[in-house]
Amino acid sequence: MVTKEAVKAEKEATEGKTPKLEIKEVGKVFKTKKGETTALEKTSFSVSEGEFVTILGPSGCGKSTVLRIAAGLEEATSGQVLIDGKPVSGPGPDRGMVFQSYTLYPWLTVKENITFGLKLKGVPQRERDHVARHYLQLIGLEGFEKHYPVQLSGGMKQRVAIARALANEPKILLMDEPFGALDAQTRNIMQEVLLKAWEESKKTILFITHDVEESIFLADSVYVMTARPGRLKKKVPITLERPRDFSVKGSVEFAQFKDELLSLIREESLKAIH
Ligand SMILES: Nc1ncnc2c1ncn2[C@@H]1O[C@H](COP(=O)(O)OP(=O)(O)OP(=O)(O)O)[C@@H](O)[C@H]1O
Repeated sequence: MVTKEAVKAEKEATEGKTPKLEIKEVGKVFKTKKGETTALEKTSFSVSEGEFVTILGPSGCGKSTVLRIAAGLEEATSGQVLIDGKPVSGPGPDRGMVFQSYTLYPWLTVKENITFGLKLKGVPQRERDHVARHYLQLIGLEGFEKHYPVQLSGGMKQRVAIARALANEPKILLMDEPFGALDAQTRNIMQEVLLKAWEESKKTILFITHDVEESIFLADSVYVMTARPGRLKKKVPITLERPRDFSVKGSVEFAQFKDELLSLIREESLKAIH
């Protein structure tokens, strides 16, 4: 059932000037041997240029599906994905993805992984070296350029994956639980690394997470999705000052956002179980 609350949240998240990314009335029905699953139904929201939006929602509500559709890796059954107001279909260099599982090429070094897309585009070696140096410094991996992925920790691999996505200069970065496989300590460090990279690059980011604290720490707005079929239940603007560092997690304001989001998620998760 589509609630009034969901319709209001979607309206709020699609208002204003032309968004960088718009998900417009997107539906997705998966057909399997066992029948059909409606993952998304008329799901709408948008992300403004340079905005960092995180998506939270109960398990199975369609978060990965909507992100994959935005990336062009999955085809929507209905509706549209618009970038700068223009409909797009299929993947494109305007969108970069970072997944939970490490997707580096094991046979390439760190530097070659970061500049792989640039090499495909025919960017000359000298320029590629320059770009690699810049991103290696940004992600704090100077000195590791000749290492192979197998020689890196999980956190280091994800830093390289982020650097590779940014080096291709996408307009939009789509991130699906990129820190989900990392231990809590590394995850905290990665959140700060990502914020630093975002503050420098000012990319538009759509980031899925299950972690409420992570969603608050990173975002300009947290979009909470309903139980499947996932729609936008509420847009929660995060008014914490930027730049942010870890001390903000101990603040009263942070705790208030956490309480609000936990109760929204709980409400939807209970619906998903019943
Ligand atoms: N390829 C597929 N074939 C069939 N059903 C699918 C497929 N991909 C996703 N689904 C179904 O669509 C629904 C939404 O899945 P999706 O992975 O997008 O949810 P999610 O919110 O990302 O879940 P989680 O939080 O558990 O990662 C689920 O019911 C899932 O089982």
